[in-house]
Amino acid sequence: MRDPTVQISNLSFTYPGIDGHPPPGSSPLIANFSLAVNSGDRCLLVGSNGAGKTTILKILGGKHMVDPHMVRVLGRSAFHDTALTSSGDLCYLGGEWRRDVAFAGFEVPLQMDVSAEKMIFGVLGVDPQRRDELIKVLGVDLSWRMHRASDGQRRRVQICMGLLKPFKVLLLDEITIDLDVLARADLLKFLRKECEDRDATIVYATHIFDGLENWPSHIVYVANGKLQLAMPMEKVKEISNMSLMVRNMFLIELLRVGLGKRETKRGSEGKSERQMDS
Ligand SMILES: Nc1ncnc2c1ncn2[C@@H]1O[C@H](COP(=O)(O)OP(=O)(O)OP(=O)(O)O)[C@@H](O)[C@H]1O
Repeated sequence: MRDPTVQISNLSFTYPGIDGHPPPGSSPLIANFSLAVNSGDRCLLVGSNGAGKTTILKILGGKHMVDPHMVRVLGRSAFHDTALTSSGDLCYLGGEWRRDVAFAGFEVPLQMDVSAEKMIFGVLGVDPQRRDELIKVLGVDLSWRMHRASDGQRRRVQICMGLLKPFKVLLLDEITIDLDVLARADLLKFLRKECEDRDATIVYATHIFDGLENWPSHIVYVANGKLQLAMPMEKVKEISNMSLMVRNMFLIELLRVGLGKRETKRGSEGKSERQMDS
């Protein structure tokens, strides 16, 4: 049996206060969280606003420091082993969309008049064939001038740049929000193929379930920083073992809970540790 590509073991996390330490007496935002994700998995991370999805993805992406034993990505600690992200093996795509900082990660200032071509071709060590495919999949027009591109056009360029190196683990934090329906569908198709062809792993946090009916291989539901459910889609189908309509209703209900229910701290007594068995 292969080792999981993403292994979270009994993770607890509290955001530090202004002195760099967790505020005294504060209870952890993420608590006793365990999860294993394997290569080839397309994992949909769902939960209501403030549930902890972004925090978890950022921890996985090495943006918050945690005990290296709590979180391993490809057997390594993303925070401590920066080569994991610089090599492109681990890719985090997310972040609030802000015109001025959107490309800060690539160290390309947007104040100047720069073209999509310059942005994309500025990423070095890239397979030209993959680059061409991504430009096509994302419908990027290389002549776009980034300082006057729309939010969706900028997102397309940002995603294109992020995916130029063939990732092994991709963390997507609702990155498709600015994309139109067709661009999103094409991107999801491409990402699915990446998992199937290259055994890559994707963890995708989203509130938009349109077009995702057959996309994920697993569903992970988080509430109040605790893992409530981690289940392969196959199992969801088995459990329902019903007509397609009833199964869809079951899924809708599952997702509705993930989306709409705003749990109180007191009401979040779900299981705290889960393993995604496939
Ligand atoms: N830098 C921070 N410092 C302190 N608390 C934070 C910080 N960032 C987020 N939080 C808190 O952590 C909790 C979880 O936030 P997080 O962004 O992980 O949720 P989420 O599930 O991604 O929500 P959404 O669906 O709204 O994006 C929230 O209560 C939020 O206020």
